[in-house]
Amino acid sequence: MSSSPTMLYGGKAGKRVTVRDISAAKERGERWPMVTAYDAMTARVFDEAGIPVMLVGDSAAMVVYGYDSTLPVSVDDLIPLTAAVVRGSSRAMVVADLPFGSYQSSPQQALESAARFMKEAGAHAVKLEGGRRVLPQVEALVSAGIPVMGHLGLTPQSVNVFGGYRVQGRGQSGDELMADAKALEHAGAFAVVLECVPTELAERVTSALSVPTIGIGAGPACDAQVLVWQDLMGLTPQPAKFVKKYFDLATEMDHAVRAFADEVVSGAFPTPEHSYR
Ligand SMILES: Nc1nc(=O)c2c([nH]1)NC[C@@H]1CN(c3ccc(C(=O)N[C@@H](CCC(=O)O)C(=O)O)cc3)CN21
Ligand SMILES: CC(C)C(=O)C(=O)O
Ligand SMILES: [Mg+2]
Repeated sequence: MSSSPTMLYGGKAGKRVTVRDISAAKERGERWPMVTAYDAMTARVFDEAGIPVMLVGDSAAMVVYGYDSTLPVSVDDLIPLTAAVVRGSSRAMVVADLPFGSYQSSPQQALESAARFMKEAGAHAVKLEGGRRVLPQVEALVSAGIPVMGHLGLTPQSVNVFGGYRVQGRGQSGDELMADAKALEHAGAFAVVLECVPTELAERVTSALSVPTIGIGAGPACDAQVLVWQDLMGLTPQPAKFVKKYFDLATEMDHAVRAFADEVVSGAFPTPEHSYR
């Protein structure tokens, strides 16, 4: 289906998407896309394409900073990226991912970190990982007027507990995930990311919640889908099974930079067309 001005995806420009627009989309049964963004120029492209929500993910640790997990990045690392995404967009809601160690110790710590993303970067909402174990944090943020996105299933900040990036919520643990999802909704979360969970569980959670589920490796029943932009564009060398590659950016960039390099070496670039007199 193509977008229309009433839809969350592709809706009217100039005015930022709000949490009310997102809950209205769930009531209409409308699916919508979310992508990550980490800089102003990519944010502008996605904003102009009508992407309603952009996530400045702590996946920046891996795709921007080159670490092999999300654990090393700090609030100080992510604030400049978040500010750039806000400056590069005019319609999308910009969600800041709270990094490992910036919210776990107390509701006070969560509020201090979230407030920095709102005040210093202009973020419109924050995301944090976990269910019942972070409920006091979710409640403190919601009480302070900060929209909170939850994240359940494969929560990458717990990779060392999981022993790798593995599907979560199979068998008995599916009931635990359902309880976490309901607890997040009850605490006031406006949406919940479900990462790497079985299709059937995501379907049950999506039906049980009145706030949208955002799937990544969680099957087709979710209200929304999110991908890391470098994954969907084909820049990531070994993407997960849940990634669909919509472009081959690595190959296209390889060809372009080799063409530039060859023309520099041969003297074919620059010509008078790209020179001054
Ligand atoms: N570029 C990128 N994309 C992501 O989606 C992403 C990040 N980075 N960094 C943070 C986390 C890590 N993520 C990952 C990373 C690997 C798998 C993965 O390889 N999963 C296995 C599933 C194994 C199983 O069956 O349990 C796979 O083969 O897809 C999943 C999620 C998702 N997030
Ligand atoms: C993949 C999404 C959900 C995320 O948390 C991130 O990019 O950090
Ligand atoms: Mg994340």
